[in-house]
Amino acid sequence: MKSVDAHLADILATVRPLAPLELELERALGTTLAEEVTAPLPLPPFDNSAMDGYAVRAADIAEVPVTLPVIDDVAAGSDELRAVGPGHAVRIMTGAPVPAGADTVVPVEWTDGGTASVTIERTTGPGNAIRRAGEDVQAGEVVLAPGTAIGPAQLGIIAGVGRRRVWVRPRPRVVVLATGAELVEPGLPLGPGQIWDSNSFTLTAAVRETGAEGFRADTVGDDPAAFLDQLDAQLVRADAVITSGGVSMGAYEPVKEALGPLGTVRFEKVAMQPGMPQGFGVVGEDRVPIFALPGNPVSSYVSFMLFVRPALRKMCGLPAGPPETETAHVIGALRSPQGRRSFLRGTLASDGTVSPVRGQGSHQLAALASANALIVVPEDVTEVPSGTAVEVIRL
Ligand SMILES: Nc1nc2c(c(=O)[nH]1)N[C@H]1C(S)=C(S)[C@@H](COP(=O)(O)OP(=O)(O)OC[C@H]3O[C@@H](n4cnc5c(N)ncnc54)[C@H](O)[C@@H]3O)O[C@H]1N2
Ligand code: MOO
Repeated sequence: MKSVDAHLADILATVRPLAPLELELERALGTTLAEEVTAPLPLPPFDNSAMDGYAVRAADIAEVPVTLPVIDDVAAGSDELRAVGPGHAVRIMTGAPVPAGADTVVPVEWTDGGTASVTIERTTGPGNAIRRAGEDVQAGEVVLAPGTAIGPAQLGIIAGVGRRRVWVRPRPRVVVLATGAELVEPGLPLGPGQIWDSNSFTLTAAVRETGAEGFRADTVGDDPAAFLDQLDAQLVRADAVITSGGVSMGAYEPVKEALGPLGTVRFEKVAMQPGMPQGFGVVGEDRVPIFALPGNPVSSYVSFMLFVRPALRKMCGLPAGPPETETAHVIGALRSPQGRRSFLRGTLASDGTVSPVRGQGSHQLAALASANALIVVPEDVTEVPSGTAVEVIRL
């Protein structure tokens, strides 16, 4: 059987970061920066007040209380500024440019708040409550490097240096296609032998949580031709495709039957539990990566976390590798098949312990929903006594 690490390595060697494109800032959230963003001007662009108060000369307020005439009023955005001469005060608002001559700002709380003249009750030295030009960023300085994930604060600095559009790697568009003749849309009644489709919801949500765009396609039954038709229809909007089901050893395995003969998708057994049957390859003229995940609900989600998530991160232009693990102490004994890496569902507590949930079958959706971590048991370990240090992956 192929190792988990070898399967991930093959996937990461195949998928490529998406080509950059230029987007309006409003559409750039969740993308990855594909250029260096620099500041054309210093930020702040000019010395400005950090508080509502009075701009004065520090020398004039060395002795307090002192009363000074207020010769001007400057709001943020003011451009006609009167210089502050000796013995003068200018009423100033937060963000307003500090007028020439003034070297300090007295907060309004330290004064009587006067408008014609002001009595200052507390003194301060030069430079109080003044935000200096360039103290955030100098002109020409790089504010964001390529490869940065663009969140709200990153959008803020891009806008803050005056940019309206930015070059990014877009969020991959990922189509999720569940297969199985037994599947019924949730909300509709079940007939005999049927179950509600849950995988396409889990996988589409997992795609979105990874930062890609998830599209849930209509499910298809067990007919390989119908599967290929649906795949063909979906490929126009896909940077990647995830299927669930139809990859094991049964008589009706539409995904394997349809994709196997193409020669560009390999179906293999990976030494893991759950998630042993895996298909991966490329389809269509554009060689779109396709992940053919097993149908058991826990298997498909675990496969997503181990293989698809790193691949989507690489397509986003982000660092990609195996899921991060942390160490915890297991409460209760664990068992694992020889030669396969197990990913048991567990609840990780804040005290650094992890307990396996009840119900470790790969069909046990409710048990999965009660877990917040996967407990990793290496291939060569079959029994883990209670109290042992184990690696866990947070879900
Ligand atoms: N003879 C063998 N049988 C099986 C093997 C094997 O090696 N030899 N492998 C088992 C393992 S491990 C897994 S995992 C499954 C994988 O099966 P498929 O990928 O072909 O998936 P299906 O047969 O279509 O479904 C499996 C299971 O999951 C349920 N399912 C499928 N799709 C959904 C969905 N969208 N939402 C909810 N549940 C879904 C389906 O009803 C089945 O119960 O094969 C084992 N068998
Ligand atoms: O390996 Mo299957 O994925 O156990 O359920």
